[in-house]
Amino acid sequence: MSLLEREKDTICAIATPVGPGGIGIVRISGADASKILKNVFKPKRNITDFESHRLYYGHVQDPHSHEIIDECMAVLMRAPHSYTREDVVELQSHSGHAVLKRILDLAIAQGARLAEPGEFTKRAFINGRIDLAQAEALMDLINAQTEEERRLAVSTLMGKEDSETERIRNVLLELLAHLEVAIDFPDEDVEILDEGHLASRLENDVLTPIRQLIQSYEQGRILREGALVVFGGRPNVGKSSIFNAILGMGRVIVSPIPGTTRDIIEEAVDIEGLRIVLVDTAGIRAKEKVGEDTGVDIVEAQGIELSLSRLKDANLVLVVFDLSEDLKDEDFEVFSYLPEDAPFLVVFNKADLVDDPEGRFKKMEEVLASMFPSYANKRGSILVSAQTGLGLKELKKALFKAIIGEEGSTLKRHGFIPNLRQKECLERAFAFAERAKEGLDKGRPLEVVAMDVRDVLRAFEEVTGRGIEGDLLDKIFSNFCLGK
Ligand SMILES: Nc1nc2c(c(=O)[nH]1)N(C=O)[C@@H](CNc1ccc(C(=O)N[C@@H](CCC(=O)O)C(=O)O)cc1)CN2
Ligand SMILES: Nc1nc2c(ncn2[C@@H]2O[C@H](COP(=O)(O)OP(=O)(O)OP(=O)(O)O)[C@@H](O)[C@H]2O)c(=O)[nH]1
Ligand SMILES: [Mg+2]
Repeated sequence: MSLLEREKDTICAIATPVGPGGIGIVRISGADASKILKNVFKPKRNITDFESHRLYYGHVQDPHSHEIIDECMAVLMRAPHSYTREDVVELQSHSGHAVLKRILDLAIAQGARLAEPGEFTKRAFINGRIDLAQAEALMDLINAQTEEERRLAVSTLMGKEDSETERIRNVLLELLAHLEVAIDFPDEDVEILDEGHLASRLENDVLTPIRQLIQSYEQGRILREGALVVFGGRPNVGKSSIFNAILGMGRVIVSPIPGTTRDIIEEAVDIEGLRIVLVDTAGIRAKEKVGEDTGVDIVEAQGIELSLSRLKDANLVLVVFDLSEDLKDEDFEVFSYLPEDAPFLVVFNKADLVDDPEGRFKKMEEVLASMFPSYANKRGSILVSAQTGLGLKELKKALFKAIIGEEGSTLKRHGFIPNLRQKECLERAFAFAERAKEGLDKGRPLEVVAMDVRDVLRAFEEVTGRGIEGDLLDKIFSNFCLGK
């Protein structure tokens, strides 16, 4: 069967998650949807036809055996006012698997076929209700676990009309029009922008906003996938205790023996709506001390190696110090393993053991600032006690700030934040735009510049899926869940 024919099939799927629940929905989309509804659903009240967008009470019944499958609510949404822009039927039954499976089988017996993952949404795209970036945002929305992830996805989903991408695309079309007029009517007295103007529009209205979108990718990635926050510090300062305190449970073993944590332990937490993966590590001790003769065993040495490799991936390193003891060389060992500009946050723990914690805290900060010039202009450190819970709230706030930045959520500045696929399209568009601008600056023939601008447009349109090929579409939509 050809691809096009498959696109005309009426499709069906269970749209709700598997497992017992209150209500389950079988969704049907396509030209046969209303016929299937009439054949398998018997409304309680006598009606001549189903009105669009109206919920009916009745029973799902096998048209051949007349067996009643379940008590049900049903709705028909006529094209084009539906999710897919085709006729859509939803049968809402009790949500046992056996019930939903029987209803699905009835729809298939009536000529529908099982939808592929993401196929309803693919139709919404093909029929022009949403663009590709929105379809991808939908997938993110389904997978969103925290408030920030949800907000990021929903803002892309909703912002079709006045979106940043649409604005850039319009500029490109306008520039292209100017170029073509200049090429086709070189001698006529039509008002066109000169090369200098075209170049500055390319710089200000294409290159700059595309550059910003590419830069926002990294923050978007943190919002989507979560930030990796790795504990660092010498043994016994209370890394595992703070890890447990943030999680709100006794997840890892804590003991007064230095070198308690041997393995890497990761747990995800939701902090202020941001997904954060916390990584507890083995305390870092000077390498030369790790050897049989110092009693630091091979297991611990391996733990330290693992910790070091995780530290390099961190979006943020939480460096823990013990406020109740004087700073020692081992406290600073971790810094020698961090990349030059690695973001870190300093935490002074065990405040409960000290008489004047605030005073001592200030003094320790002074010491740090004098040792590390780069520390002096850091946002500051945090005073906590894993034991009493002092400063934990502030620590969580500081974590969020250190990862997302002072301005708060990225969403306040951008409506649209690219995912990896979109970022790669943007990078290609950017390279072509740079070439077009260079062409204008160097006075290359306008035909050549116009070709470059057309390349920009083509790369750029792949972000929203305007000029995208079939197999890539299949790949993108197959990441969806069944019934979506
Ligand atoms: N029962 C149910 N709930 C659901 C969905 C669904 O498909 N079914 N959705 C599925 O994701 C989401 C809502 N999204 C939707 C988006 C557009 C349309 C739709 O019919 N749009 C028409 C206009 C409808 C009208 O005019 O009344 C359109 O844009 O043409 C429906 C659902 C979440 N809740
Ligand atoms: N009084 C007090 N004791 C603490 C505090 N935090 C941790 N401790 C104690 O300090 C000791 C070491 O704590 P851990 O959390 O195991 O320290 P760690 O940094 O994970 O140590 P390693 O895994 O060996 O690197 C334990 O006896 C804890 O009970 C605190 O805030 N106050
Ligand atoms: Mg530990």
